[in-house]
Amino acid sequence: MTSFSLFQASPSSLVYPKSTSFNQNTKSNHNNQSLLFLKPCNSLSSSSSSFDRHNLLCRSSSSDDHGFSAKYVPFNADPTSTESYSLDEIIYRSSSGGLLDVQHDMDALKKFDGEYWKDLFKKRDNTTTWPYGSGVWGKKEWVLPNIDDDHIISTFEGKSNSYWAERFGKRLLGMNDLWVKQCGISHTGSFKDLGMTVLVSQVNRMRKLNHNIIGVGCASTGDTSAALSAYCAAAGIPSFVFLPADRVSLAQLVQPIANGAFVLSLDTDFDGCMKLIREITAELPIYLANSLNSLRLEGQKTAAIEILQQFDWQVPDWVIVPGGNLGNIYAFYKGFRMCQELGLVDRIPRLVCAQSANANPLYLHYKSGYTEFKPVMADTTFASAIQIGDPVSIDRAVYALKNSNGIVEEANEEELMDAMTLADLGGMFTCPHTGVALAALFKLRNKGVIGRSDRTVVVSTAHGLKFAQSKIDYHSKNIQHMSCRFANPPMQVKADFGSVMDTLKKFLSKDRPNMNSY
Ligand SMILES: Cc1ncc(COP(=O)(O)O)c(C=O)c1O
Ligand SMILES: N[C@@H](CCOP(=O)(O)O)C(=O)O
Repeated sequence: MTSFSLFQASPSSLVYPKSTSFNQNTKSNHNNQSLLFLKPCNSLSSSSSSFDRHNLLCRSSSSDDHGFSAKYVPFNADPTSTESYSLDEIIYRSSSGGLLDVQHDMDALKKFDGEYWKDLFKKRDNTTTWPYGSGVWGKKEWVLPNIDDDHIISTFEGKSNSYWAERFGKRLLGMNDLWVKQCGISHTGSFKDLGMTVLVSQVNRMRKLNHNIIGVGCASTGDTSAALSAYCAAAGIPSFVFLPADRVSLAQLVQPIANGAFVLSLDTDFDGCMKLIREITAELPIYLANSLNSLRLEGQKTAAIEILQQFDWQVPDWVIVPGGNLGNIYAFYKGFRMCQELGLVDRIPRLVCAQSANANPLYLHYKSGYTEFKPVMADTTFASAIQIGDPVSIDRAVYALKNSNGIVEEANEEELMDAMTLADLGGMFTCPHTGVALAALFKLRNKGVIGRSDRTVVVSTAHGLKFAQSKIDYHSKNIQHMSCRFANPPMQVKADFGSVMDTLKKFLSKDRPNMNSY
């Protein structure tokens, strides 16, 4: 981080006036109430037959009319527990110090059948009505049912493509049903936008309710900080970002700087930053934005719902997610399970959490049969955003894996960089974390765990452009102890016709290790 020094603004200069001009996807578009909520016909026990799909545009009502609600409860609590907290409270831990979870009133949601929800989500897919065109807020009743639309801070995030990796899958893995969910093709270039819209919207609401919140803070390996600072800047809320010095990419570092966050570059690793932000947020009225805060996962879970929607509600066999702080693997589990509970699908996929071998506490825990969890000191990895040794959501991850018949796999540096490069050579532009997930897929295919016709979704978590330096290093064969066997370095050629012709003829006459060979 030392090579990039910029003047840093003081926190007081970070509050911007709220934007007043909106495009067509705006909050001013309130007259079109049709997509707010759709009443079932006659009774609340709507069956698909009693639901008039032709009349979607004529009827509406609000979430509150239906008694939808959500609250914090202790994560995986004993069924007899009555402990719960309002989402308007500032609380990150249960009374016993455990994790929290957002619990929805499932009985209220169940008054509407699976077909009803499918229709509603589909109807909202292409709307410009604020905020329902967002992939997250299109599922508002399942996310934050009681927030005012006017309090929502959204970039119309979500709805990322599920890319059919046809050539990559067929040629390299013998698979014909391999998909990459492109969560990194997003406002700030990672899946964190999905959770951050929820968290920052709730903070916006709480500030309007006069809670004493002077800003929002996070520890980050580079993606949470980018999302937090962007959504806070959009809302006019100060953001505070703790980054491990020299451990995030330049592209990630510049994101919160550009968005006006107060950036602290700390001489420690992510786990050290996480410890500090927890201590600081306990002392100062700065709201904690890491996934320890279960609000974030409510947004992130919508990626799972989207996957099902994109397959016309056919359930994939496998979903592979790279894991670091381990909130996301649980968010996927939660999204899938909610779809099952509410009758949209009849089963959930098996989950795979993929870790870098240099930062693999969950993998070791899995290998030990989930006996006592031991944090590790995470080593440097090209998958720098998951260089995490003491994940805050370890309990959530174990729960998700146990309840989805899940697996944990790991990938070393060469495996993850080769996998990332091969995916790129097949037309993608993946980040190293997606490389970890793809390398896990290679291993599970080789072991015969994942079958050739299993429908498999690899979750791509960040945009490859954030990690361009790792690709440059690889293609320049500039990485110690790595053969970089799929490198495709540019040729230096004299700028005259003869030299260019000679070079091309030579290239065309030999077996060449470029993408067409793989
Ligand atoms: C690009 C990227 N991929 C994967 C992850 C892992 O997500 P989680 O921390 O929720 O396990 C992170 C952050 O940790 C990330 O930034
Ligand atoms: N990769 C993350 C690490 C922190 O994860 P979080 O989901 O708990 O915020 C990052 O980009 O900071």
